[in-house]
Amino acid sequence: MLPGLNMPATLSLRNVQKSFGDHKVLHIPDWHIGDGIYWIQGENGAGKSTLFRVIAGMLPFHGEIVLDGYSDLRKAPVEYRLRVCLGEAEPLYPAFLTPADLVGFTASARKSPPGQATALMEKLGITAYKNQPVGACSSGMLKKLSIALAFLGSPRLIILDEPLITIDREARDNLFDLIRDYREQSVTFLISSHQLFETGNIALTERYRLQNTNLVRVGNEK
Ligand SMILES: Nc1ncnc2c1ncn2[C@@H]1O[C@H](COP(=O)(O)OP(=O)(O)OP(=O)(O)O)[C@@H](O)[C@H]1O
Repeated sequence: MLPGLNMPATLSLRNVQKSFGDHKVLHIPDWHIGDGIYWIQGENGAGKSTLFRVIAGMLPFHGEIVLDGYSDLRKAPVEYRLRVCLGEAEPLYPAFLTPADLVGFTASARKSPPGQATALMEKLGITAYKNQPVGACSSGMLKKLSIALAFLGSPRLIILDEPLITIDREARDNLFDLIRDYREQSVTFLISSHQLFETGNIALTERYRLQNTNLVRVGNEK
């Protein structure tokens, strides 16, 4: 339960630890958030991408991660992953596939509602190059594709790792529209950005800083 609230946390991390060899990147004893938009800050190498990949179920870790008080990443990984989507900071896809291939595959795996994939490609300006192999796409084109993939299905939590890097102003405005639309359906967002995004008229719930392997609420730093 979230302190003071009679409902389970949207996301709970208990004693989450992640190391690469001897290098401990994460040690988060207890972190619980309700639904909202959370900005995760931290200097280069602090561990933001590692944290996001761990929460998205893409990296092995020690500890417990639970969504909505019942969906446990370790105990029911497939069910959990249907609800948690990650848009990677530097997406890499097989060069011979097209955006249409990747969107189609992901939409099917995530049981997307009819029309959602087409609408997302249109909204983010992907339709014009949807049949071009990703090996021939620019970094901004790939970034928009990774964002579209993160919004497919019926996620409860969308994690966007540096979503503003390389995308143009129109795509940025459309991304902010999408975030606002999904927030109306109580989707929670974890977003990292080295740039300010208050300009996008996004109502942030809280900011956290990843420092010394743990998450600290901004304003509470030691
Ligand atoms: N696959 C890996 N193998 C070994 N070390 C790794 C691996 N991935 C990340 N690291 C290390 O973990 C630490 C955290 O990296 P991470 O990419 O999570 O940081 P970040 O906060 O996202 O950084 P940035 O703001 O520069 O993107 C770094 O010291 C990095 O070198």
